[in-house]
Amino acid sequence: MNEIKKFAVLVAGGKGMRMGSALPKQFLPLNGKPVLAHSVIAFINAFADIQIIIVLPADQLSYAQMILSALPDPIDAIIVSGGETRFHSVQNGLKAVDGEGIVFVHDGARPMVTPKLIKRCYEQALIKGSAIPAIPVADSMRIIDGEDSSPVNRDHMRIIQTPQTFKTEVITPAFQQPYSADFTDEATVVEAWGKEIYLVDGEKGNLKVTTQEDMIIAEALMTALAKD
Ligand SMILES: Nc1ccn([C@@H]2O[C@H](COP(=O)(O)OP(=O)(O)OP(=O)(O)O)[C@@H](O)[C@H]2O)c(=O)n1
Ligand SMILES: C[C@](O)(CO)[C@H](O)COP(=O)(O)O
Repeated sequence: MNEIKKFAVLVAGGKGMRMGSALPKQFLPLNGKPVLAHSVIAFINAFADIQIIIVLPADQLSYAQMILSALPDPIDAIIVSGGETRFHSVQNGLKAVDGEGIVFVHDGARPMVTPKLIKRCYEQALIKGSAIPAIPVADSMRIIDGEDSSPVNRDHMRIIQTPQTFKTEVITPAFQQPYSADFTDEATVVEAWGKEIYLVDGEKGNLKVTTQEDMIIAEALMTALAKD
């Protein structure tokens, strides 16, 4: 029997300014369901016993009902208010983590996450303490310095995704640090706390919906994958 507790902190407390829609992107319909509902379903499909913690904008907590009613079955989710930045939203979500186990922190704006990736992150985090999904870079890269630019070796670069996955003993103390503008994700917070982080293979399809163009790509990908 697997008794390790699992917690998914789905951060959806942002305003979605780059999407430019009146309704924040995490609530927009994507293939018939709100963007955020797709992630919740992926985590439940990965682990039936997972505790879902949903972080929403403080003034939009009532939208939780919209998300929960889009799920195939009722679940006992914990709903938490977001903060000023993604870091503060994660911090609020972590306060709802009750006990020791494995914590996934996932962007509510990454609806294409798969149970396969979630399980891969889980298995590695159990062994190494963390699993940060990363994918290789397919394009040439240059570093910009004012008007100048110079090439960088893309073999040394990775694109970082979520769910960033940790043992509670690794992530909980790290998020008690004061906020720094250098914290772009959980990996940077844990490293600033002095702990090593470990990458794991991500998935190219696990895109972050940031602009309207991303919504079109996500919709097309989901439709194509559903046909297979
Ligand atoms: N204060 C914040 C800011 C962001 N997020 C969440 O963090 C994820 C990644 O952030 P991003 O894509 O930048 O979302 P927004 O901040 O909403 O977008 P924008 O920067 O365009 O306003 C999203 O699921 C977003 O809802 C959050 O929970 N709390
Ligand atoms: C956490 C993240 O998705 C990893 O790529 C990314 O850093 C979020 O960036 P954003 O500017 O807050 O969307």
